[in-house]
Amino acid sequence: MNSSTASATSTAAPLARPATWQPVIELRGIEKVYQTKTIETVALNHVNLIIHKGEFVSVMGPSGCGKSTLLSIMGLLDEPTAGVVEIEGRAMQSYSDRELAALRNHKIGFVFQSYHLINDLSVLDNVELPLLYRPGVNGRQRRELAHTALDKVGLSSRTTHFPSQLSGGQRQRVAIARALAGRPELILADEPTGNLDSVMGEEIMELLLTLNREEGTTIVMVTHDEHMARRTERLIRFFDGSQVS
Ligand SMILES: Nc1ncnc2c1ncn2[C@@H]1O[C@H](COP(=O)(O)OP(=O)(O)OP(=O)(O)O)[C@@H](O)[C@H]1O
Repeated sequence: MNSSTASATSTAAPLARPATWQPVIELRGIEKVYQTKTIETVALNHVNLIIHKGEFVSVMGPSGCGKSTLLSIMGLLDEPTAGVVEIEGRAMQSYSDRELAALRNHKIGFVFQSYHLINDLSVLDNVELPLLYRPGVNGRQRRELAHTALDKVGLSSRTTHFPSQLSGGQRQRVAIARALAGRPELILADEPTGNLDSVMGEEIMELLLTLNREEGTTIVMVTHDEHMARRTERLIRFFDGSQVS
């Protein structure tokens, strides 16, 4: 399926969707305007988008078209200037800051182009880190979840290594394990292969495709790589803050 459920309308009404598809996150009429002293930038312009459970969606578009802004809003890291972000059937604006932090920690895993690993921590400790903020998860459970995630990305033999002792592709695998460890509903990946050569990039893409197909992980991936984007279930293109296809 290469079509998109998003439309370019500015209404904030719920979008039509197949009854069997469960939305993980829904954006309606999203606008994001950045205001500095001298300039106002419309980063997102009336974006309507539903991500369904189990989808693998890629987002493409030229530099500055709003892709990272879109991921920040989907990741509940930033608020839109206008429009509704709905998660678990409730508008983001109706959650308290504490509830939003809990949602981010439980429901969403982030993967970044530059890995964002902590160099002084071992691979295992890096993967465990987000679980430290999970109430009700004890040390033994943390370790188990981290080992399971590292197993999924094929890095069980590297638990005591430090990031500096790994290749770029292995570092990105650790970052993916860290995103997976808390069993999130949604993985948001911002150019996950952007710092890797084509062979390692291909390995990471294969891993993401496997996680999506075999584990049912829902993934939204920003990429500049047309070849990678075409391998995902749905490809969304942005231009100047609007979805164009
Ligand atoms: N904090 C900010 N303050 C002001 N303007 C911003 C801010 N963040 C982003 N912008 C502007 O919003 C627009 C969209 O930026 P964004 O980073 O979302 O684009 P992008 O598509 O991810 O770009 P790239 O592919 O280069 O990473 C750009 O014009 C950018 O300059």
